[in-house]
Parts: sequence; structure tokens; C-alpha cells
Amino acid sequence: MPVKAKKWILAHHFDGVPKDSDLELVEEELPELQDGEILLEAQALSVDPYMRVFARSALKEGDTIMGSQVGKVIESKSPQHPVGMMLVGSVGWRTHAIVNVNQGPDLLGTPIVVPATPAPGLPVSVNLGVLGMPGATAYFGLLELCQPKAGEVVVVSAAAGAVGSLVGQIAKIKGCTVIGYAGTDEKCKWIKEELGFDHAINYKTRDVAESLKEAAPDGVDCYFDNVGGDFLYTVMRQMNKYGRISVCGAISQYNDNLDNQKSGVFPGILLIVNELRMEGFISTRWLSRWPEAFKEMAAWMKEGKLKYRETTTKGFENMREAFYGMLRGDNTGKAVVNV
Ligand SMILES: NC(=O)C1=CN([C@@H]2O[C@H](COP(=O)(O)OP(=O)(O)OC[C@H]3O[C@@H](n4cnc5c(N)ncnc54)[C@H](OP(=O)(O)O)[C@@H]3O)[C@@H](O)[C@H]2O)C=CC1
Ligand SMILES: CCCCCC(=O)/C=C/[C@H]1[C@H](O)CC(=O)[C@@H]1CCCCCCC(=O)O
Repeated sequence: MPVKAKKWILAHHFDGVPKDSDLELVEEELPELQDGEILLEAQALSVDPYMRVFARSALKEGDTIMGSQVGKVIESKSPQHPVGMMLVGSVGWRTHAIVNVNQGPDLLGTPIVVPATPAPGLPVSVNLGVLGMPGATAYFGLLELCQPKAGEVVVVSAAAGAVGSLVGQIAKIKGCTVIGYAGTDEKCKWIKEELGFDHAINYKTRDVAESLKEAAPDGVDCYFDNVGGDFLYTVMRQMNKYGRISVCGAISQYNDNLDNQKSGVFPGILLIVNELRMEGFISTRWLSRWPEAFKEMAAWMKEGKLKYRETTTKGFENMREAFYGMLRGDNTGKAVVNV
């Protein structure tokens, strides 16, 4: 029986905040499998901030939206990928995908499919969050670039999100004082009371510079930046000598047209005077070491030192709403769509 797949395509390039007419749900009939191919059926799909940015450079109008999912093999012409196997696949916003397992890696050198990390008792969607790309981002982006030491002060923005909530907890495990900024009082309550952050500040109701002076009177040693823009400059002004800034994301700027970014004066003086180190990264830099991060984070979860949360949307037809919701801050922890 031919399989009818549903997929979301980019109908129009985004201009500002994504809107319904930019994304369209279409159906396609999939062909018969050839040798070396598998048919994946989506179980859980990820919506991530990078989709807003890279749609422009990586997709043409009419292309399927990029993205990862946990899929189950439901038909196979590859002996190494039996029916029932769970895989994490970069196959885009699709209910069903035919994958040639010998196909080369994606644009970033990431394999198209890899086996899901076994996580007994946990939903498969953890492969899209704490034991997936956001988990690796938090782990390596913090530990490799900020190199936090016990007793130091670590600040993280978008602190109740997929990456930020893990960054703060890892910094606590390393013995740091952690200050998290998030966009609602409920999110702040979660990261302070359940995740153990030392300070949780609602950046929508408090002035960032003033609240940071109060929470970190002796200055900031590490800043894990998920937000960019003015937020970054504000924290930079309160960094201590030899402070480290891990530039992970710039979500406050993703709805702007990056070709028309206003040029400001780069705050080089702050870097020079305080001898700061500031480095951007893409988490696939450490792709070969991701299993190391997942092993350690799974052990921390078992010991009760690391917690995660997911905000789930039910139904593939609601991918678009889940994506908008994540961009505007509706999610706590990782935003996923369960099929
Ligand atoms: N460099 C890399 O390899 C990677 C980078 N990233 C980056 O990390 C960041 C977090 O990603 P992820 O954890 O997946 O997403 P989140 O789960 O944190 O979701 C995005 C969050 O960003 C916050 N936000 C939205 N708009 C703004 C704004 N204007 N100012 C401040 N906060 C805002 C919202 O929370 P709130 O309610 O707090 O505003 C929202 O919930 C993103 O910038 C992303 O691009 C992610 C993965 C890999
Ligand atoms: C200015 C945008 C910063 C985006 C930061 C971010 O969220 C990065 C996420 C990457 C994650 O670590 C692994 C990925 O697959 C995400 C990036 C995908 C990049 C596609 C590049 C396409 C292109 O070459 O244009």
C-alpha cells in the first residue's frame, strides 16, 4: 500500500514574525522502498529557534521545513535498521520519510539518522531535548567555552527554555552561583524552586542592569547568551576580569531581517578592559562527543541532580502553532510536538 505522507512546506519566506500564510500543510504519496532505504514514521518532532533563521538561507519556497524528529522504522530494506527501531532523523517536518541510510550527512555534517539514545522510563522525545541537540548545546557550550569554576557567578538568558534550563543546572552541579533570566513569573518560579537556580528574574518586569547589580554585586564571571542584542551588552557591562561569554543564540533578533541589521558600535572596550573571552559556537562542533554529554546528563538525571521539562503540542497538524508558541515564549523546557 503506498503511504501518504503529510509535510509542512515553506510557502513564503518569513518576513518578521512567522504567519499562517508562510507555512502550508501538504500531502504526498511516497514511492516503494528501494534497497538501502527505510520508511520512518514520526513519533515526536522538534520545533527550534534556528528554523526561523535558517529557513532563509537553507530553504527555497516550496521546500519542506527543516528539523529533527524521533521516528520509528515501519518498513525497511536495510538489515541494520529493522522495523520497530527508533531513530533520530534530520528529515524535516514530515509524518513519514523515506531515508537512504547510505545518504551523506546534512549541511552541518550531521548524519541523517542515528539510533535514539535508550532512556528507560522516559518518553522518546528526550532525544530532542535533554538527551539531544539542546542537551549537547548546553553541556559543551557551557563547559567548553565558559569553563565555570566552583564559586563563580554564571548568568543565563532564556533560562527556562530547552538549553537555558540545562545550562543553569549544570552550572549549579559545578558549584556556581546561577542567575537565570526568563519571561514569566511561572518560569522563574520553576527554575528557582525546582531547578535550584540561586536567582530567577523576569526580564519583562525587571530592569536587567539593575536586577543584575542586585543579584551579582561582585560581578559576573560567565554569561551563557541565548538572546543577543541589548541583553548581551547589558550583561557585558557587569562582567568581571577574565569573564567568559558563550554566544549560543540571539533569539531577540531572529524575527529581524538579518540583511538589514543596524550596525552599532561593537563594545570592544568592555572586552579589552576586562580581558573577556567571547566565543560563538554551533553544537555540532562537538558532534563526535555528544554521547559523552548524554551519558553524564543521564547519570545526573538518575541522581536527581538534573531535571527536564517538555511543553508538548499534540498533533502534526499543530506544528505551526507549536513553532510560533516557542518563538513567543509559550514553552517551559523543550517544545516538542507529539504525533
Ligand atoms: N549555537 C547552537 O548550536 C544552538 C543555539 N541555540 C540557541 O539557543 C537559544 C535557546 O534555544 P532553545 O533552548 O532551543 O529555545 P527555548 O526553549 O529557550 O525557546 C525559546 C525561548 O526564547 C525566549 N525568547 C523569545 N524571544 C525572546 C526575546 N526577544 N528576548 C529574550 N528571550 C526571548 C522565550 O522564553 P522567555 O519566556 O524567557 O522569553 C522562548 O521560550 C536560541 O537562541 C537558539 O537559537 C539552540 C540550540 C543550538
Ligand atoms: C544566527 C542564528 C544562530 C542560530 C543558533 C542556533 O540555534 C543553532 C542551532 C544549530 C544546532 O546546533 C544544530 C543545528 O542543526 C542548528 C543549525 C542549523 C544550521 C543550518 C545551516 C544552513 C545553512 O548553511 O544556511
